[in-house]
Amino acid sequence: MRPIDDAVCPASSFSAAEREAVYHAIMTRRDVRSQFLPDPLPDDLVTRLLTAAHHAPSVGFMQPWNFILVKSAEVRARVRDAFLKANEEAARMFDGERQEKYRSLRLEGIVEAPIGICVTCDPSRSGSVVLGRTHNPRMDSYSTVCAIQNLWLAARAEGVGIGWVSIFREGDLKEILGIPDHIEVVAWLCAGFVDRLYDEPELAVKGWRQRMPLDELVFHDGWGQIKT
Ligand SMILES: Cc1cc2c(cc1C)N(C[C@H](O)[C@H](O)[C@H](O)COP(=O)(O)O)c1[nH]c(=O)[nH]c(=O)c1N2
Repeated sequence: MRPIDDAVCPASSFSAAEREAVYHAIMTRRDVRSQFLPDPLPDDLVTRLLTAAHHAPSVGFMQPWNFILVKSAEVRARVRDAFLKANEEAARMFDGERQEKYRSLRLEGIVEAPIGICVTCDPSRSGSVVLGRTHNPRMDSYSTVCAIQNLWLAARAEGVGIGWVSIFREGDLKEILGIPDHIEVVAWLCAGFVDRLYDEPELAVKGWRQRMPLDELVFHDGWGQIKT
């Protein structure tokens, strides 16, 4: 192990342009369903995205993630079929006009995107007692989501769109991809180059739901206490 004092270095500051770039990626990141270009993603680019994901924080530094890269059109078609089945079940959970609206939405680009990335979480990655997970077993899934967000933002900076698809029966994805029982499926990400993006969430543009005002979500010194 390195001497601990050697490992602490100055916190490098960001230039104004670097700071702006970080916020630019955050503010213009989109969930992409229909804008994927068919061009394959170069392997070195995919490695950069996965490296960004792999530098995410994780509870107890357990790094519970795996990434299954799916280029096979045949496998993606099976995943799409699993989506279609679940999506029909999902549609029936909404009533009346809301169901009609739901059915009009595009909620995946599994076959159109040139690569799918299935992100999983292995709760057994660093034994059964994990620093930081001792009192909340969901912390490993949360860590995996941090990795996905890193990948999503890096992708935005690389001109790559990402679409998170979660409308599946987990067992279907496990069967298609041969994922063991004890592994949790966290996300199916559609990934591909994009040259056009919505300038606000597609669900907002299509009238499903709007962004909430931030000040309604911030409390002070206790639940429900808004600043006067
Ligand atoms: C955990 C999780 C799961 C899903 C999503 C996101 C997240 C975080 N989103 C994308 C979601 O609809 C989108 O993020 C919001 O509508 C906001 O839009 P932007 O991401 O800002 O473009 C998503 N979108 C979709 O079309 N099908 C889906 O199954 C899902 N599932």
